Amino acid sequence: MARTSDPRGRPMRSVLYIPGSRERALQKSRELPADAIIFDLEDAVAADEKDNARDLLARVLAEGGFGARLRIVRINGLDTRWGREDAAAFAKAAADAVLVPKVGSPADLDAVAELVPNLPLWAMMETPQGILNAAAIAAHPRLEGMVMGTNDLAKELSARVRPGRAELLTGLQMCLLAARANGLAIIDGVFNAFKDAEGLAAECEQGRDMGFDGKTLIHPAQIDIANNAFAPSNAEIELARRQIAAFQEASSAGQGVAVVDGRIVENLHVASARELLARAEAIAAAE
Ligand SMILES: CC(C)(COP(=O)(O)OP(=O)(O)OC[C@H]1O[C@@H](n2cnc3c(N)ncnc32)[C@H](O)[C@@H]1OP(=O)(O)O)[C@@H](O)C(=O)NCCC(=O)NCCSC(=O)C[C@H](O)C(=O)O
Ligand SMILES: [Mg+2]
Repeated sequence: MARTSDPRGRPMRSVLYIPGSRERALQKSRELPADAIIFDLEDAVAADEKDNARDLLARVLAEGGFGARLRIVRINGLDTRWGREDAAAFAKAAADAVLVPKVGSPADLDAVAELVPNLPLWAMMETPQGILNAAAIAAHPRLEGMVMGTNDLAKELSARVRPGRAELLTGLQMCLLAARANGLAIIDGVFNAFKDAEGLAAECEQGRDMGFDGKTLIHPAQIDIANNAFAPSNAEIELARRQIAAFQEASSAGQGVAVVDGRIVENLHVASARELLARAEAIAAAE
């Protein structure tokens, strides 16, 4: 059963990238039903637009109006000519977190943490070195979340990604283990074919089964699909309620195990059931 909230209890089913250079998309994003937005200054912005995008994004964030959506700014790497200026510009911005691209080791986070002293950091997990160092990166004291960069990872691996993503599963699992061991949120990578609703739904289902909190998205048409896939279904909610009731009844009778639909229900299943109901409530409250 996947968690669908960040460590602060907010749903994180749908996390939409918006290029920081696209003013109309930025302005309209206040009305989109995404749980979180990644305002991108990195790969979605062309080199000659970087400075304008930084100014535009700072203005849009200052205007506010994003409600409960988590506002995450993806800066350029500090090894580029824009990274330091990005970090300085958003260190005190009306944002909830700064997302650091291509994190290879905790030292990459230390460098940004120094420039951005007051905001939580998130890490893009998208290089072989980063994946191999996932446990150390996840333990960084300023880190609150990880985002899988499956496009860059596939590129770095020289992988040909096919439905089912067998080529990427080891990397995805290593980051999931690292994030869960450290209580971080973790969001799955993007699905590039933004007009293929069926393909996206299948990949969301896979990510949810694996344990991701949600999916990063590149187009508004993908939001409802991710919101639906990463929310507990009515059947799951109903089962969770029956499990809790059955276990309470068994406990009152002095038994440590109940049986629901032919399956055992123990303390740990009740804990999962309670967590699922809490997530469903958090989603209902956010909507
Ligand atoms: C993919 C796109 C280039 C498609 O854009 P477009 O052709 O404009 O699409 P539509 O005409 O269908 O758009 C319809 C309306 O929706 C708005 N729109 C489009 N995309 C977004 C968006 N991402 N956020 C908000 N709003 C959006 C359009 O403005 C239209 O509105 P209107 O004008 O009122 O009709 C485009 O979707 C796009 O640029 N997507 C984001 C691409 C991106 O961010 N890429 C970088 C992140 S992926 C990545 O790098 C992950 C990681 O690092 C890795 O390595 O894997
Ligand atoms: Mg990338």
